[in-house]
Amino acid sequence: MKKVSVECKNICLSYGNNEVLKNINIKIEPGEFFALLGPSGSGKSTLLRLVAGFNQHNAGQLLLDGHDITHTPPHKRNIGMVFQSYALWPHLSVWDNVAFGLVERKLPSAQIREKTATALELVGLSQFAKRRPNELSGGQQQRVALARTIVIEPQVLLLDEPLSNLDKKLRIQMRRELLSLQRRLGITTIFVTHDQEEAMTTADRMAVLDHGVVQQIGTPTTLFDYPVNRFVANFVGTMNTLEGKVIARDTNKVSIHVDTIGELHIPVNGDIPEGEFLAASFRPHTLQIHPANTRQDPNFIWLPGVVEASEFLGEFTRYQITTGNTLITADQTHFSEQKKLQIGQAVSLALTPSQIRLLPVPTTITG
Ligand SMILES: Nc1ncnc2c1ncn2[C@@H]1O[C@H](COP(=O)(O)OP(=O)(O)OP(=O)(O)O)[C@@H](O)[C@H]1O
Repeated sequence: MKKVSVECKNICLSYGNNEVLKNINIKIEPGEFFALLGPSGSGKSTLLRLVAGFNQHNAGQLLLDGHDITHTPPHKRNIGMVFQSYALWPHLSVWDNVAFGLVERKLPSAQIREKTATALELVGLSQFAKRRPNELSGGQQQRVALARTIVIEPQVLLLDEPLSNLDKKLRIQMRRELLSLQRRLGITTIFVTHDQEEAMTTADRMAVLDHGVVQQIGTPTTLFDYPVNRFVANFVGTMNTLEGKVIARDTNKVSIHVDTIGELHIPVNGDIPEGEFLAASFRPHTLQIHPANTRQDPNFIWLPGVVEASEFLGEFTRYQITTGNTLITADQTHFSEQKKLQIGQAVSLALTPSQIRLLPVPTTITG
């Protein structure tokens, strides 16, 4: 099976006055596992359904393998979609559910038998062929839905929150199975989810959407380590921010004045004008928490803090710490009981300058 690309070029879609997709530009490479990530209502499902042909865009082009399929009806697109609800036929056996698409396409019965058996084997359900969907667990039903889609050998697989009906443990198991199946088939896959962990653990690359606008496209590590704005930063994890004004800059560093804290000197590559307001941003795991009287290593940026709250999360403890007039989050692993920080305790926070990102301070949009 030839691996194909899927490309959205300047795609816009509105429902009445509601602009749901705004100038979407995404190129999904052949064989890629691509996630569309975003909060509820951001337009993920609308975009997926548009690729399937169930929604029509008002402007732009949709290309499959370089060919414009904007006007190709869904059944001629050779694209398979797995829905959140699975949409299995309750009165048909697992075998008949999976064979359904092949029967509809009037394939010779020997081929139907062979392809159905192969698809069931791929998802590990051969021994359940005679059962009805209501005699299966949620995870097994999900596998039937997958088998039913891949049996028709689509060039593109679309998955709309396929794991959201499963409990957490099963969801983790199923996402591993899904990824391994996708790798074996090498099929270009677009996966919609609002769960950042699901997207980060499965996707080769992903796009983060907000209000119908693509905020950033990249690998999970790029989005985590180099988010372009606070929305992306907070959607793929937790980000601390200290807002300040650029008061000086030289070739490879800027000085930012943060109210109630003072000056921070941060390494940068790009061009940042003096006078600009920026948010010095850093992830909770990049901070080190030390006793208040620690000798300060000049390779770090030091901030004084007071512990406000702590949460024990098993693998680490998450502290809320006030520095200046800002509450920040710091994670500490492997803390023994004696070393556990007390509420109200004064601490020194060590920040690694290279792990600080400078992000735009959002402007208030009116009207
Ligand atoms: N058929 C429709 N008619 C009118 N508005 C619609 C229709 N379908 C979706 N919308 C609107 O389009 C926007 C995007 O919806 P969409 O279902 O694509 O979001 P989503 O990111 O998939 O959200 P969720 O995670 O909740 O499924 C929402 O504001 C929704 O109300």
